[in-house]
Amino acid sequence: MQELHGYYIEDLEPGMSAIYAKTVTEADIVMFAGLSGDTNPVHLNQTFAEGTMFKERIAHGMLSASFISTVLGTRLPGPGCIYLSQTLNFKAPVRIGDTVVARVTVREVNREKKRLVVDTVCTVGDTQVLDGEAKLMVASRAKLAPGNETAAVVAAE
Ligand SMILES: C/C=C/C(=O)SCCNC(=O)CCNC(=O)[C@H](O)C(C)(C)COP(=O)(O)OP(=O)(O)OC[C@H]1O[C@@H](n2cnc3c(N)ncnc32)[C@H](O)[C@@H]1OP(=O)(O)O
Repeated sequence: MQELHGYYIEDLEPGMSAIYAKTVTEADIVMFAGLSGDTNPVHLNQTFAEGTMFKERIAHGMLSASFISTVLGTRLPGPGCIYLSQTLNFKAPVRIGDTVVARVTVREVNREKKRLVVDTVCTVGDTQVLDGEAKLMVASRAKLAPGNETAAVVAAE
């Protein structure tokens, strides 16, 4: 891995894995509501939330999903990768104070097409709260001009 660049497609193998862990605070939920505009009362209104099946406020599903993007964009494959698609199943709620562990595991590497398929899972303790699959475009070292390794994002297709 280069200092400013994530893994190149040639460096990736099935089974490689990376995580990001974050304890979700009330402030995170309020800030996410503000930046996304999603003010659903299941996230923000305690009285409303007490009347739901969850009995308390829960985090936005997309907040947990954003931790997957964190792993992808900063760790595996890392800086410079391009998100192509993501499936998401929200399987259990994330509550204020829960520590979400987002894990990305490489499933398929297509070096010719510079495509990567990864399994994406978020857990709280032993409970899977989210799972899915992501596809990414990852730069090839072979396509880089000499001396341009750190600046290149993904060589033109
Ligand atoms: C607009 C944005 C709003 C938000 O962001 S809200 C926050 C994000 N969402 C959540 O936090 C919801 C988390 N999910 C859950 O808590 C659970 O999910 C539910 C309580 C909603 C349902 O769970 P269960 O009681 O197991 O569901 P069942 O009705 O008994 O299951 C019926 C079938 O549906 C499958 N299933 C349930 N949830 C999901 C899912 N999220 N994705 C895919 N499949 C699901 C099960 O497995 C089962 O299937 P089979 O009958 O074949 O066994």
